[in-house]
Amino acid sequence: MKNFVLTVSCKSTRGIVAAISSYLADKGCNIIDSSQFDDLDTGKFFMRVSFISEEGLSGADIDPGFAAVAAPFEMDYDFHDSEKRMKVLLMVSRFGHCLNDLLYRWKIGALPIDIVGVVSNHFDYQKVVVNHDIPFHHIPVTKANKAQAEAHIMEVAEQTGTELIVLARYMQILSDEMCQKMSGKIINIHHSFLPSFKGANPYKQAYQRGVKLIGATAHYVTADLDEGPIIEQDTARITHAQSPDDYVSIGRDVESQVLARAIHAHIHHRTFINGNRTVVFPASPGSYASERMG
Ligand SMILES: Nc1nc2c(c(=O)[nH]1)N[C@@H](CN(C=O)c1ccc(C(=O)N[C@@H](CCC(=O)O)C(=O)O)cc1)CN2
Repeated sequence: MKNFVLTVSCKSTRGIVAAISSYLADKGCNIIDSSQFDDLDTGKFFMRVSFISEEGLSGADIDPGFAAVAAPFEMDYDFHDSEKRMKVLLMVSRFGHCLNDLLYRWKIGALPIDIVGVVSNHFDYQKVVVNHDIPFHHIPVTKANKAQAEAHIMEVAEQTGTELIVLARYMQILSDEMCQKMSGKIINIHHSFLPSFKGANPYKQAYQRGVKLIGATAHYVTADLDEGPIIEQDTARITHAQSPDDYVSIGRDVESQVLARAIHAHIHHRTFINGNRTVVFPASPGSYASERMG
């Protein structure tokens, strides 16, 4: 039986859950997991429903009739086939720990995505990418060629049908145009516990501040540098005796875990951008299972 996910957002009002659950039941679908959130500050409602069709219906059978349910509530909604892998373009500069971690998770099936390519402004990771039979695109960036380089990146994204771009320690600021065009479809890992220490060299900033915790933040990318809606964060303890280089070493695992959790949430349609915040629903049972143990 096929598994689908329905994502809904709309103005909060009475009867939404009843309308959705009745429609799915009438279509012979069984709800196996459901999450909802009512933002009392904004009056917005968010819902994620995971369901199976007990009559073997396809998305094409289920989706069209829902329009009549959605219209009175002015719902923004999407039906997602849980088996369909999201096309993801990874981007990296000189620090490859997040890239390597993502490649490993993808290889053992823990991150069920279709990696359509890796873009880098350096050659450091060309071999490891090619060894995974993934296309590698070297797109060097200078102050003089930023616009052309970004046009090349967007060309790769369009030609591959990219649905999500992941900045896995890609250290170039993206243009407002690209952020707008790919709004909600670019995730960055920032190596600090935002909003502390935005921009370049956050570990150096943290050292100079004398912090006792360092952290990592995965967020959607917007034109406002490192201010996009936060998806996932975590921290690690450090001491007075450690240096910024120690922070880099300690931070690697935190950054990799935080980014992987954020991508897992996004590809399973558990994230909803809510102004400058992100609603992140819990994982459905079984969604962390690896297709094969590495
Ligand atoms: N439009 C956005 N672009 C990027 C964001 C973002 O939130 N909005 N996040 C950054 C990632 N980042 C920190 O996590 C970051 C990367 C790079 C820089 C920076 O100053 N880069 C310089 C060039 C540095 C170099 O060549 O080594 C620059 O682009 O001029 C700051 C923060 C990714 N992009």
